[in-house]
Amino acid sequence: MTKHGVVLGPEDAVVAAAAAARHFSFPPPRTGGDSCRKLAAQVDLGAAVMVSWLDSMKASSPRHRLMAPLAGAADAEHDDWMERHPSALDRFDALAAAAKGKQVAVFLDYDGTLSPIVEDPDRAVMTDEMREAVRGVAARFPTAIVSGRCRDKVFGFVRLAELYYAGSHGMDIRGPTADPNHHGKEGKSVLCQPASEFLPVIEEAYGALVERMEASIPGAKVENNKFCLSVHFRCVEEAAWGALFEQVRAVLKDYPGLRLTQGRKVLEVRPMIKWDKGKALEFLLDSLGYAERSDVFPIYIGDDRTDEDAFKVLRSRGQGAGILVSKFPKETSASFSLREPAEVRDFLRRLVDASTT
Ligand SMILES: O=P(O)(O)OC[C@H]1O[C@H](O[C@H]2O[C@H](CO)[C@@H](O)[C@H](O)[C@H]2O)[C@H](O)[C@@H](O)[C@@H]1O
Repeated sequence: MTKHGVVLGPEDAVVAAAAAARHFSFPPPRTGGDSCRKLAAQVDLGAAVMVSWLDSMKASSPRHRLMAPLAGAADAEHDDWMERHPSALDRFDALAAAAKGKQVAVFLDYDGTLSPIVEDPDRAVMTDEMREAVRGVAARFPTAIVSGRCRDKVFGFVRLAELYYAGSHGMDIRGPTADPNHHGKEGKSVLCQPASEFLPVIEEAYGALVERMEASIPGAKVENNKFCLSVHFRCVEEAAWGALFEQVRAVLKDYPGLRLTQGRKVLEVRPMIKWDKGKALEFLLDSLGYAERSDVFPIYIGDDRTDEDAFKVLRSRGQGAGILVSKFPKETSASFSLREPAEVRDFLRRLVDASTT
């Protein structure tokens, strides 16, 4: 490898991996027309959309373990999945061999990857040991945090100025503000904000969501991530998830430029633009001057559906390694897996060791 020159809980077990793989988008396509038949069809479509979303909200974060008679089948499913997505720690030597002589670049999701999943999003801190591991990696390879969070907030958790940060699901990218290797990157400003025209609309929708939801849905929390919003339902009774979805849907009717996607016990409100973590990864590779190079080995580690866009980019480039953080089988485009943030930390440490030996 070359030097660079420049709590997941059992409720998250993917009992219904197929359902979790579905990707919904709201609002649904307009069907139009004014006849009773068409109207009825629209009502049915609305109900179907609601049921699909609720299924998806439950499937992506099931609270119940498999019943005993199904446990054997679950083991077999897990073994089969691990064969297709082996542990990046177990296969570390093979990975290092594939990266040898290539320019490594490291891309890290934050929640569920560098920090364990916790109930309160404001308390999702990372350990000092993890910070040291990331610091070590960043001293050797270009390293970026790619998060759904607001860039400033995720920087507040990570606190390493030598990294690239892509906040708001990659819609807010900034280069390092300090470089311990003194490679002249100091003071780099914002590199890319493809959704800046949506800022006023996002602000307005944030106000509307806070007003409608936090007043009527106990436990709901709306987080302003600058270019996108998160509506958390981790602390909402499951019986109220339908009402929560309806409230979000009612607000979004007034904002046709916004769409809805889903993460881990969270509904994500985002601008309707073709930009995601995959595009952010491509943008960063381009900014680093690696876009056309075949001797580049990008490593992307993430735990969420939104990270799948980045895994797909690596697959289509036929480069590097996508690593999914999950204890349970999930439909994924990643090639490897790690079980939890502690294993991510160990993997990062091994990357550092391999680059110094
Ligand atoms: O792309 P990421 O860095 O993984 O950010 C995705 C969302 O992560 C956060 O929510 C998730 O983690 C919380 C803290 O552990 C947890 O309470 C929540 O249920 C999870 O969905 C963050 O709060 C969101 O804004 C991010 O979009």
